[in-house]
Amino acid sequence: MKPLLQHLVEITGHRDHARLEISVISALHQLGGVKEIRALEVVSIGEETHIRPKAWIQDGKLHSIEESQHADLPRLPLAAYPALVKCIEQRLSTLETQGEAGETELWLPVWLHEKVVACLEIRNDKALSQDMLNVIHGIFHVYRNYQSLLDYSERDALTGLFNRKTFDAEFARPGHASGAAEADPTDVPQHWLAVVDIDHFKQVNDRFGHLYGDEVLILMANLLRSSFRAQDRIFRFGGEEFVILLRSATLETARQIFNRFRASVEAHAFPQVGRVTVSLGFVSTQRGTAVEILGHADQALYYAKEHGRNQVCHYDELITSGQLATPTVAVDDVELF
Ligand SMILES: Nc1nc2c(ncn2[C@@H]2O[C@H](COP(=O)(O)OP(=O)(O)OP(=O)(O)O)[C@@H](O)[C@H]2O)c(=O)[nH]1
Repeated sequence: MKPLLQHLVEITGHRDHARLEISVISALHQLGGVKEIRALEVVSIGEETHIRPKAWIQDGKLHSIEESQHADLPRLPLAAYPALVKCIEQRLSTLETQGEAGETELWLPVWLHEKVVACLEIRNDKALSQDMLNVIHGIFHVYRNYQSLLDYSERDALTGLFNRKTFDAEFARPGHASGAAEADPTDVPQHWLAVVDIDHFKQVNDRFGHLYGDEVLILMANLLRSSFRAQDRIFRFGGEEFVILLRSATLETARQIFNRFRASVEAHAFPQVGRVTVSLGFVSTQRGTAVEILGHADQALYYAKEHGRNQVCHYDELITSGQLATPTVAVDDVELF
């Protein structure tokens, strides 16, 4: 059995959440001596909250879900976890309950920015001794503190969206933009990258001041969060530019989703500022390097800007119709990652 310190070194040595959770449940299983343990993710989209398992230990075996598979996993509504509902309603940091078969259940919700973002569920045949509880709570606190540090480094302070550093780490990761063989772009679900830019944002700052400009950015982030699914990823790229990675959609669905977002921004009444619009360029992530994909989405965005703004443009369509010339920018000239 590994000593406690070695477990702590492992837990705090990870830079991604999936491996962090695996280390934590392995440590709890070994040091706490519990029978079964699960790391659950709490996903909120708009008013709905769902629960998805990310990693678990059952019958001594570790199981984990890679992020890519994770999107396709069935998720249960929060109501299927009454103990977790109780934790959220009563703002509890821990709850011990009895399972249907009389086993002890321990629920450890992870609170971040006033919301529960994850939960550890621990089951044991016998009641947990005080020694076991001390070890479990100690490791859980290290996990919670470390997770909030990780979260802080991954997100943009103003909007809470993922930051550009996280985008670079995830999107430039081998296998994400694979340069795979061409797929039929019309009816095969694939992943899409969109770059969104607020139209005439400088005027918002100039007319209403930076504080109102910041509020528009925060409200825009909320509209983005409520317009996309949990498996999609949204980043603030800097200034008034955002990047969306839309997973597994056909061209027509992607276009509809992006247009629905554009329309919801147009329809939103921003306090004091009033009407704000966005332009969006998008492209499949199926072909090309990460730099090329981002460059193509950017070109489509700038086409949208130059041709009236408040619109969604698809890079391949602009190329096929001759509205956009095939890019001549040398990849070496673009410093993106
Ligand atoms: N309030 C606020 N403004 C920001 C922030 N980051 C960048 N900006 C401002 O965003 C504005 C971007 O302006 P431009 O790049 O000229 O573009 P634009 O006015 O949106 O015009 P188009 O993109 O051509 O439609 C600049 O005035 C920046 O100062 C921020 O965090 N908060």
